[in-house]
Amino acid sequence: MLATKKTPLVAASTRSLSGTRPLVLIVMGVSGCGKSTLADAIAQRLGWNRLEGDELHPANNIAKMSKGIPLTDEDREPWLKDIAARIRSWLDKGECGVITCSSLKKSYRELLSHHMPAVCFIYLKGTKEQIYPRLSSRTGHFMPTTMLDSQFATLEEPEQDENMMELDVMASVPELTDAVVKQINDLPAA
Ligand SMILES: Nc1ncnc2c1ncn2[C@@H]1O[C@H](COP(=O)(O)OP(=O)(O)OP(=O)(O)O)[C@@H](O)[C@H]1O
Ligand SMILES: O=C(O)[C@H](O)[C@@H](O)[C@H](O)[C@H](O)CO
Repeated sequence: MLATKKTPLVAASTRSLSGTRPLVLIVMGVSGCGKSTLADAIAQRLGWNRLEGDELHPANNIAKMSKGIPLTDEDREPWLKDIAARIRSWLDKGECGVITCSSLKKSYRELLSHHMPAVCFIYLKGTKEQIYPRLSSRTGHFMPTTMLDSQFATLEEPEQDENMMELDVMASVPELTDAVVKQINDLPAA
């Protein structure tokens, strides 16, 4: 019997997108879930702008995380506001883009998107057991593996009332990219 290919798309609430352009995708999830890898692939496939959220952290945040100290809401606030400003700047110019940002809490996602249908979260969903090996085998990154527990403790998974696509972290990068691009291309014209 032929094996059926399992779609990595677990859930989607794209109704509110209704083909809107410009569109900004925020690839979210805990450290090491594969945000940067997937965001690169989507941006390359669609020819969209690409922004790496980690590059916008204030130096203090990087120093804290490097020492294994989880960020607080206060630490994340200026960082999220900076990302939100960049999203608005793209949208104001009519440009589409892909951003990586852990976006762990619902309040963070509200700060980033202001409930705008033009901002959609791509959530890479996986368990600690699935993600830990990726973090431990990665080299040259500031984030220690000991931070994974606090990342999961902080995570509030996106819900159906949010503008989001939920993907299985265990799928391959091409499968994940295909799933996102298909969802976007299938949207009815604005
Ligand atoms: N779909 C995938 N399948 C297998 N390995 C993957 C997949 N996506 C990413 N990886 C690997 O997992 C590791 C973590 O990926 P990546 O750096 O993209 O995660 P991240 O969520 O951006 O991490 P951080 O938030 O800490 O920067 C990398 O070594 C990457 O090559
Ligand atoms: O909200 C947070 O705690 C941080 O954003 C982290 O998630 C890191 O930026 C990132 O994932 C680097 O590993």
